[in-house]
Amino acid sequence: MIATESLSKRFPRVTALDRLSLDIGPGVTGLVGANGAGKSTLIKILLGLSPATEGRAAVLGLDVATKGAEIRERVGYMPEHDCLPPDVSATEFVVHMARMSGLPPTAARERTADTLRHVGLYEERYRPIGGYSTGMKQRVKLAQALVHDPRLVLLDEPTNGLDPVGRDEMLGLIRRVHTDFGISVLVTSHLLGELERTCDHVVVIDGGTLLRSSSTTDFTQTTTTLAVEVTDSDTHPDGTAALRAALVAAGLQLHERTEDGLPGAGHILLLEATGDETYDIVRDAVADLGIGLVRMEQRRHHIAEVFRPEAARTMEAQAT
Ligand SMILES: Nc1ncnc2c1ncn2[C@@H]1O[C@H](COP(=O)(O)OP(=O)(O)OP(=O)(O)O)[C@@H](O)[C@H]1O
Repeated sequence: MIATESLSKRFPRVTALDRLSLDIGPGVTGLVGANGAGKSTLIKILLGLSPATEGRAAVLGLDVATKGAEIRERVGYMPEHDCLPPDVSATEFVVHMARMSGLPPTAARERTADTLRHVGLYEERYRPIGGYSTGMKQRVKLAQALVHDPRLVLLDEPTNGLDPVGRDEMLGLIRRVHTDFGISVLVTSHLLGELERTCDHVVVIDGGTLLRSSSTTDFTQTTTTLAVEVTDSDTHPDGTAALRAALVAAGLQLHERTEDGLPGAGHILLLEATGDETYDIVRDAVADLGIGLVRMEQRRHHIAEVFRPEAARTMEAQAT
């Protein structure tokens, strides 16, 4: 779908992309990086809207340097920033965008109705966009990217400005763009967790260079670390401490560090599983203490681990 070869973009004071080579296939691909990592710059080059300083890129086999118009006919684009006209309705705007993409008037109206329904805009689609919530505006931006039935959509930070529920809804919609219509998706975000849940493949960039590109399952393979959370009881007012002592006595290797459990609950113990018997030891220890087992799960790697520690910290800070 997308291939870049040693792609660079240098501005007078900053190198936004630095010899980036990528090969992105069909499906839902996440492009993740902190603010300023070069995500929007890459998208603009892929659409043929901004020339690269060096290197090459092709989208759907079309060279971005010479075939920008053909690429934009076949690719939908959802820009990051608010760019919607406030005085027209979603229907008027999306019909206009469909006409600009070359659809005849009747087809443009039909596709607009279908697409707005798909993104979850119903009666409100006849009201001026100026009165919409951020979530509704994001849906209009997504609809205009889909209305001409592209083969690929490039979505720049589609969950920006949304609350957690709005984010989940938008991520669900993005997943369905692929499952329901077979349209491939490149979606950018600075929130790692979002892409872990939504994408088949994740590309991580930092300072305009590629840190890693692999399938989400490769990123999030299970580890040998077990996370165990228990309740307290009258006999054991600190259930976590009691379990730690029991597991150490049973010869298990526990991490010094604990994690916070559910609000109001205790901490989560982390320990190294050496085999299936580790699970039995934990189960028996919990039963002997007479406390409740809230969870026992194998930990997975997180995409954040591929970042340098300081980059990961910046991203975590941006995420909160
Ligand atoms: N037109 C421009 N002129 C000069 N510098 C630019 C220009 N556009 C982007 N940059 C710089 O290039 C770098 C990459 O910017 P880019 O917008 O691609 O990052 P991003 O990963 O999309 O982050 P964000 O989510 O904040 O937009 C940044 O340092 C930015 O300041």
